[in-house]
Amino acid sequence: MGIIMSRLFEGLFGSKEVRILILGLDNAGKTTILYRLQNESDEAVQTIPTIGFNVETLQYKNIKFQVWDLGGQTSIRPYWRCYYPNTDAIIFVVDSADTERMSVARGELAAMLEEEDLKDAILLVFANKQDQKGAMDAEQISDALGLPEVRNRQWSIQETSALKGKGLFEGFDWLVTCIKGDES
Ligand SMILES: Nc1nc2c(ncn2[C@@H]2O[C@H](COP(=O)(O)OP(=O)(O)OP(=O)(O)O)[C@@H](O)[C@H]2O)c(=O)[nH]1
Ligand SMILES: [Mg+2]
Repeated sequence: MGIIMSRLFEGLFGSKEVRILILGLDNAGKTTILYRLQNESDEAVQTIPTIGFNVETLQYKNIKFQVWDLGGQTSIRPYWRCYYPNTDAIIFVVDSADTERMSVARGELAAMLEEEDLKDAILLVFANKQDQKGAMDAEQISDALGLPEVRNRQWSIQETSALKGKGLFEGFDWLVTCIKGDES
């Protein structure tokens, strides 16, 4: 295809790849979410704790997303920052039933939001594992993480169950709205 035609196609269908990082404590459900997004069938997703990262490209509503899922164990969290440059959006995943570690999650999120490389990144929180007994709802998690105090950044929170495939695309709809809004 000639360069003019390919530019035209890019203009019509969008060529920009949106870089997304999925972060959060270990066992929050990040890898399950990544593979649920990629494969919409009801097939169960089997995961093992991530050491390092998984990366996949997804196409949703004419936008190409490059989605990075990083391991969340304490010892590997210091490596998250290596992935921060050029990130458009962070999806911060919490296990909504892991009430004991909500303050740890809050600390990690706060540290991340201080990072210069992430100052323009939008923030989507997935309140995951809503299917579990005792799960906190979006409002409780929002307060526990201190989201109302987040300044100078677009953010949203979405209740999800990666196990049941619930809420994930609703979250992506919000991302798409923000990204399209930023372009115009
Ligand atoms: N009940 C329930 N379990 C879930 C849900 N999402 C993930 N899980 C389970 O939680 C466990 C951890 O999921 P992972 O996706 O591996 O977690 P992770 O955040 O990638 O963990 P690390 O790679 O160690 O950072 C697995 O047993 C998943 O099946 C959910 O929405 N509900
Ligand atoms: Mg993982």
